[in-house]
Amino acid sequence: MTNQSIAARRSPVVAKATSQHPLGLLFNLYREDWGKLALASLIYIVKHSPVWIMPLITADIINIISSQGQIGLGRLWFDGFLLLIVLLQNIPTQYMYIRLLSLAIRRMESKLRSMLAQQLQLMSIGFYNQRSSGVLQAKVLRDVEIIEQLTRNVFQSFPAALLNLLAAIIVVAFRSPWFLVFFVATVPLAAIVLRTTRNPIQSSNSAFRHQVERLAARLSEMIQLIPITRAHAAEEEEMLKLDRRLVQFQNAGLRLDAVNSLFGAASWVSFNLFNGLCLIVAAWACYTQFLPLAIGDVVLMTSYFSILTGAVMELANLAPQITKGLESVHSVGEILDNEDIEDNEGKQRLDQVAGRFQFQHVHFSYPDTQRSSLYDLTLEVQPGETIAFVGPSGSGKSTLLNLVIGFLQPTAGTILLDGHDLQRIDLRSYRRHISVVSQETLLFDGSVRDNICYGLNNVSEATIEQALRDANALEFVLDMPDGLDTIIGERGTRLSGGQRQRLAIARALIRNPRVLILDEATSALDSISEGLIQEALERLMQGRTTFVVAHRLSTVRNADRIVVIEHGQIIEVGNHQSLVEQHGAYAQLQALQA
Ligand SMILES: Nc1ncnc2c1ncn2[C@@H]1O[C@H](COP(=O)(O)OP(=O)(O)OP(=O)(O)O)[C@@H](O)[C@H]1O
Repeated sequence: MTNQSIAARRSPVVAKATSQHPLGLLFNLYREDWGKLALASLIYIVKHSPVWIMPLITADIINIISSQGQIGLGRLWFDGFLLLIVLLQNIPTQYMYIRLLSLAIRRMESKLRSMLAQQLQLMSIGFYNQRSSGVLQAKVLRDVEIIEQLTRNVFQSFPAALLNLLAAIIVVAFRSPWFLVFFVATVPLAAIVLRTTRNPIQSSNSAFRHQVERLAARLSEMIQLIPITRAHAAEEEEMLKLDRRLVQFQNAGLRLDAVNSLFGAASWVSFNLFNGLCLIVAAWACYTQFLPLAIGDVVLMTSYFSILTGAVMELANLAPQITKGLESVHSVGEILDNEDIEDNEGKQRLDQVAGRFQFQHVHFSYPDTQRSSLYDLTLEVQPGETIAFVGPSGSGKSTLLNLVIGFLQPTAGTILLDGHDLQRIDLRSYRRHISVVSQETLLFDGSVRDNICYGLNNVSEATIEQALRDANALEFVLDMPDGLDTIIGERGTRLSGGQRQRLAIARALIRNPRVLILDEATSALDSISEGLIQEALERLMQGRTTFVVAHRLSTVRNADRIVVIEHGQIIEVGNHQSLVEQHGAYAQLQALQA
């Protein structure tokens, strides 16, 4: 797939912002705010003027003192007044400068995070299977923050350094052009320092960023595993794993700090040696009158030379920060430029779904695996039919459900929905007609009402209550302190497993789906809870095409057809009675559970 076609499918913001080069992405991010940034730079020139005007005033005052009365005191009062104006203007200009810069930078920050979130919504489910949420969070939070810092540093240091450089060169060119030789010689020196340190700085930044992501992944896994860790008293092992990761993180940080400090020291010593040399030469030239220099001019020359070397050093010091910032731009580019997105744009939208499925010689293999997880699967499912998939662990049942939802695409063969190839339709329009009730019910930190009406607008009170009633959930919801408005805590932690599943059933019911996916919906519950859920599910399944995966055969007994899968292939199809009479694989599974 070409980059162009992917960019075309993305939203205009993402499509315009992504670029092959990180600088292109940065440029696009500030597209709307270049005016603010330019104005901020102009204001900066005024704000920063004391730095290069003060040496002029100081030199003038020294020359007034050493002129032995030739220059009148009026000039001293004038210098004092100038100093006052030059310093006071810094208060309003500093405020305006920071305000303009902040407006542009904060807007870029929000825009970039929103673009990343938008792109994450488009990524395929396969993308998420390969990445930890911790890594993605690190990109959206840490990397965007580093890009923000990069801009701040560049816009604070760059105009200052450039301005100082120009002011120093112009003043020295007028006062004592000979000294320009010194000034020009600092450029190759800066180039040598930058060149020798560029590669180590780049590679240690990249290594450090990868360590940050790996640490974020480890931390998010550790936090998710805490209930299991505690139940198995495995805290020590978990801490050992984290400590190992922390040692790697620390080593990468130490390497980065070492490279940065070597670079800083090398540039500081080189430029200060140059400063000293300039002072000695200026003093010698004045002492011997080799050049017509007054004492004030020696002070001026050396002040300007240190301003100049300071500016060159500032520019050189920006290099590691730019490298770090560009590494983060590259990191977010890994999401923005990722081609593994779900491809819906321009495809046929479905307004109605009857729920007829035809699996035609469907094969599926996961990326980077040799073995097929599903092999030459052919099956026809009628609207309203309930199909149960049973089979040993790893036989391919969940893979099949993921193909039905459109999370995965067959590697060969076709799945037709009401005669349309699933690969050619806009999956978002199809999924409006699906509900999924899975073993792990996903609830979020909000009210019961918010969780049930997720993705729907303007649902009436009566509809919500009916859905809860049909899901056998109304009674316990009304018993909660705020009824439908009770906040159920992150991931529904304040509810029992059975209650969570009944809310998930209510959520499915309210959507009135044509296609229902039930994945192990009744496992791990006591018999009363299971009975309530089974009853709710039967109501839910009525008149809808339903795909059920369950290890407990009791829950699939009532299915219209049971499909037995082994090693990714269909080996038996029939209803419960006929399969038991066949004395095949299903009958054996049945006997094992009896
Ligand atoms: N993300 C993945 N990457 C590679 N292989 C996978 C992936 N997910 C599943 N598999 C493999 O595909 C095969 C089918 O897995 P699947 O999860 O569909 O089985 P299942 O019948 O649902 O198993 P269970 O009943 O244990 O949930 C297995 O061999 C499994 O190892």
